[in-house]
Amino acid sequence: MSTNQAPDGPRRSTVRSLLRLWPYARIARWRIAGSVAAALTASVSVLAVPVVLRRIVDGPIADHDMAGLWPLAGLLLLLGLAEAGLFGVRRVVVARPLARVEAAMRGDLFAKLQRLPVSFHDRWPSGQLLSRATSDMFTMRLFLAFPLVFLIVNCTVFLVGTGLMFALDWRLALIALIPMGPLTWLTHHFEQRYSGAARRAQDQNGDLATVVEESVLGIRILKAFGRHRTMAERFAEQSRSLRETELGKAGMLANLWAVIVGLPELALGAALALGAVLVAHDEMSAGTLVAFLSTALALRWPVESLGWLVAYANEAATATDRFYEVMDEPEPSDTEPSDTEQAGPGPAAERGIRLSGVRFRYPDAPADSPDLLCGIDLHVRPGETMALVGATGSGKTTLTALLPRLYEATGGTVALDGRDIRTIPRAELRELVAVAFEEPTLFSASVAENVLMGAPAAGTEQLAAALDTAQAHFVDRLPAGTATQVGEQGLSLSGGQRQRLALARAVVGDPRFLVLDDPLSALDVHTEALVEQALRRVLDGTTALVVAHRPSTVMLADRVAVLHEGRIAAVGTHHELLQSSAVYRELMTGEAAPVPEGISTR
Ligand SMILES: Nc1ncnc2c1ncn2[C@@H]1O[C@H](COP(=O)(O)OP(=O)(O)OP(=O)(O)O)[C@@H](O)[C@H]1O
Repeated sequence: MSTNQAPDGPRRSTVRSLLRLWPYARIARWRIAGSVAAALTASVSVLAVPVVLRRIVDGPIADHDMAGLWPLAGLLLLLGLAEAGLFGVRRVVVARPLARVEAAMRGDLFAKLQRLPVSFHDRWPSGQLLSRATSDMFTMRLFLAFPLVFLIVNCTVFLVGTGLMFALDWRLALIALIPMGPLTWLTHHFEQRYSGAARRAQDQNGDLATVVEESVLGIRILKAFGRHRTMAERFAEQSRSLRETELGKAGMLANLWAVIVGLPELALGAALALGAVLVAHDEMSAGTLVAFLSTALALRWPVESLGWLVAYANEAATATDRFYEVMDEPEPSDTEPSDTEQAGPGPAAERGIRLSGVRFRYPDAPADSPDLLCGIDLHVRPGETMALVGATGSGKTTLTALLPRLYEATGGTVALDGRDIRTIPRAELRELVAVAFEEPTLFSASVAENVLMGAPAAGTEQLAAALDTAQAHFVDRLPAGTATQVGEQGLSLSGGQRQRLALARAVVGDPRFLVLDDPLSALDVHTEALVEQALRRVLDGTTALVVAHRPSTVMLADRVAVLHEGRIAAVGTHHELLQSSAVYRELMTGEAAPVPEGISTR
C-alpha cells in the first residue's frame, strides 16, 4: 500500500471522520462543554450590546438625558469585561485535559505500533508513522481546543444574531442574508477541494520526516560516500513539494476569504442604504438602525471565521483518518490455546522444532514469482543444534523469523515441542524462543538494560554469565561498566561489540529454543573462537537453529540443513554433506567436486 497517498474510494465525510475522535474527546467532554458554555456566554453578551445601544440612542441621547446615559454606558462596559473574562476562562478550562487527550491518543498509537506485525513495519516508512504520532496529534488536539468550540459557538451566535436582526427589521435582515446562499455553496465546494490538499500536505510532511530520519541515521554512509548533497537535494525537492501544497492551500483559503469578507460587506452596505432611507422617512428609529448595524458587525467574525474553521476541521479530519489508518490495521491473532493445546509438550518424537510443509511469500512479492519457501520439512531434535546454510537471498533469515512469529507462514505448520506455534500465546512464545540477528539492534539505554531485554526478571549473575558467554568482556572497560549508556542504536560501539551484546541478550534468559542468524559474522578470528567455545556450552543445553555462512559457525552444529530453491535440499553432518551434497560443497568451499577426506574447509 502506498502510505503517502490519500486512500482511494468514496470521498470521505469530514464529519464522520471527526466523530471518530469521540472515544478520546470524551476524556475531556465536560471541560469541552464548559469551554463551549463560556465562549457561548461571552459571544451572546456581545449580542446584548446592540440592544443596549438601541436603548441609549433612542433614549438618553434622543432626550439629551445625561443622567440616564451613565447606567447604560456602565452596562456596556460590564458586557465588554464579561466577554473578555469568559474568553480567558475558556482557554484555562480546556488546556490541560486536552493535553491528556493527546497523550492518550499517542500512547494508544505507540502501543499499537508495538503490536503490529513486522510485515506492517516493512510497508510503512517510519517518517509517516512519526508524523502521525507528532504533527497529526497536535492538529487533533488544537481542533478540540479551538475550532470545534468556535464551530459550535459561531453557528449558535449566527442563528441568535440572525433572529435578532429579523426582530429589529425583517427587510434589512433579508438583504443582509442574501449572500448566505452563494457562501454556503462556495464553502461546500472549497471543503471538497481543500480536503484533498490537506491530505497531500500531511502525507508530504510524513515523507519529509522519512528523509530527515534516513539521513540522520545513515549519516556515516552519506558522508563516507559523499552523498550528503544528493540527500540534501532530495530533501529540498520534498520540501518544495510540501511548500507548493501549503501555498495552494493558502491560496484556496485566501480566495474563499476574499468572497466571505467581500459579499457580506456589499449586502450590509445595501441594507444600510435602505435603513438610512427608512430612518429618513420615519419608518425606523435611529436606534434600531444603530442596533441593526452593530448586530451585523457582531456577526462578521462568525461568518468570516467560517473559512478557516472549515479548513481546520478538514485538517483535523485528515489527521484523524491518518491516525485510524494505523489503529484500524488488523493485528496478528493471538489465539488463546484450548486446554488440550496448553497441556504441555507433545510426544517425544515431536519434541524440538518441527517445520512441516512450511510455505512463505512476502506480501509485496511479484505475483508471478514462486514462493520464497515452498514446502520446508525440517526437524531439529531436542537439545540439537542445527545449522542452516544456503546461498545468499535463499530465505534463511526469513525462515528463522517464522519461529518467533515475526512473520506468519503462509502455509504448513511450525511446531515447538509438538505445539503448533499459532496456538502458543505470543508472550509465551517469545519467552520460549530467543533470537539474535545478524544486524544487532541496540537501544539508547544502558548495556545492562539492552541485555536484560532478553529476560527482564534475570539478575546480575545471569547478566554477568550472559556477557561472559558472549565474550563481551569489553563491557568492564566501558566508563560505567554495564551501566554505560550505549548511544542511539548502539552506534557508540563497534559492530563486533554490538553483535556480542545482542548474543548476550539472546542467551541471558536461558531460552528453550535459540535462533541465531549468523551471530559471529562481525567478530575477528580470535574473538570468534572464544565466543564459539562459550556458545558451545549454551547450545548444549538448548535446541537451536543457527544460520551459518562460514564453516567455523557450521562446526558449532550437530547437523546441517541446506536450504536451496525454497526447500531443504539435504540434512546431515558437515562431513556427510561435504560428500553427498553438491550444493553444500559449493556453498562451503566454492567447488562443486567432492572434497577429499582430511582436507580442512576452514
Ligand atoms: N521484508 C521483506 N519484504 C519483501 N521481500 C523481502 C523482505 N525481506 C527479504 N526479502 C526478500 O526475500 C529473499 C530472502 O531474504 P532473506 O533475508 O531471508 O535471505 P537470506 O538467505 O537470509 O540472505 P543472506 O544470506 O544474504 O542473509 C530476498 O530475495 C529478499 O529480497
